[in-house]
Amino acid sequence: MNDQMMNQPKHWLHLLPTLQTDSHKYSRGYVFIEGGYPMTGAARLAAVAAARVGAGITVLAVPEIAFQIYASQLLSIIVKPYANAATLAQLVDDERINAYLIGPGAGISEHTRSSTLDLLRTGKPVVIDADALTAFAEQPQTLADAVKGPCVLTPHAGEFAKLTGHTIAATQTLKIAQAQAAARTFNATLLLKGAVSIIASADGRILLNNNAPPTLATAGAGDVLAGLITGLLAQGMPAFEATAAACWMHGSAATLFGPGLIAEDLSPMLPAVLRTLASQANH
Ligand SMILES: NC(=O)C1=CN([C@@H]2O[C@H](COP(=O)(O)OP(=O)(O)OC[C@H]3O[C@@H](n4cnc5c(N)ncnc54)[C@H](OP(=O)(O)O)[C@@H]3O)[C@@H](O)[C@H]2O)[C@@H](O)CC1
Ligand SMILES: Nc1ncnc2c1ncn2[C@@H]1O[C@H](COP(=O)(O)OP(=O)(O)O)[C@@H](O)[C@H]1O
Repeated sequence: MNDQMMNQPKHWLHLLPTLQTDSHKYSRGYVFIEGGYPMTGAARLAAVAAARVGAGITVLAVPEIAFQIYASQLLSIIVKPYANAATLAQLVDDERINAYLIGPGAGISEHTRSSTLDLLRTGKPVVIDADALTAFAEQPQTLADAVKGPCVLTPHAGEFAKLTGHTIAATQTLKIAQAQAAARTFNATLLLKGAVSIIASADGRILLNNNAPPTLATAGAGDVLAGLITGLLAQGMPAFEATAAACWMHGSAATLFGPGLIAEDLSPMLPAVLRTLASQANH
């Protein structure tokens, strides 16, 4: 594979968020994540990752029934319960929010579908992951028609097949073509996750991420990655570069941790990853 296509810091280092001396939490980036029930771990993993990668404020909106579960194990993440679609809409409609994430642990349902469409209607950056992708398996065009602003879709091979109706091809060249076609169809950045992940933009750009160790094949690793992408989007990075940077940080964090990795271990490795990137940026 062409070396130029390999995801490396040179592709996005200059776009990483930088702190200003007068930064405040809202100016650093406000992430809004919809959490589901009963699978509550996934959105929590994503929220912590978004905060660790530098978002100044991360809010998790959760069904009232799940509030105590979420809130009892999160300190810096703000958990907001909602009772119904109207109260959720009020939480979504906060002009200070910079990027949204939906899908981890969301459940495949009409609620997930309509919530995803509501987020896309804002025109702000939206990351659509996991169940929020599968929820559109029977109606991908509805999703494609709804994309207005920057959008990142993050399927693994199974989710990609369900959403597009195409089983993943056997060769890397064909997989790249599939990812490129899907990015165009949905007018979004498409991250096809795997041992080598493919990052495709709607305008045809491609990067391949090959720094991920197989220890990442563990439940929740994708949820962390979705949180990283959202955190970088909230800080103003463009969708393609935010996705590439997040993939690289994710792989790097896993490599740094080494054997025995579970998804919770990734975010605590981020400060070291970010420190290394900051020193590269200063040279
Ligand atoms: N702690 C928590 O709360 C966690 C909650 N989580 C939440 O769980 C929900 C469901 O997530 P999910 O990933 O299990 O997806 P799902 O739609 O059931 O599809 C899986 C099927 O697809 C296929 N498949 C093919 N290729 C594949 C591949 N490369 N990687 C994976 N699968 C591949 C394979 O089928 P097969 O090919 O074997 O027939 C497989 O059976 C979602 O909300 C997520 O956020 C998790 O994140 C974990 C931590
Ligand atoms: N064999 C592997 N080698 C390297 N990275 C992998 C491997 N398997 C999975 N990954 C990475 O781990 C993450 C798994 O995400 P995903 O399948 O969405 O899991 P989950 O839904 O449990 O969070 C992706 O970033 C993927 O690229």
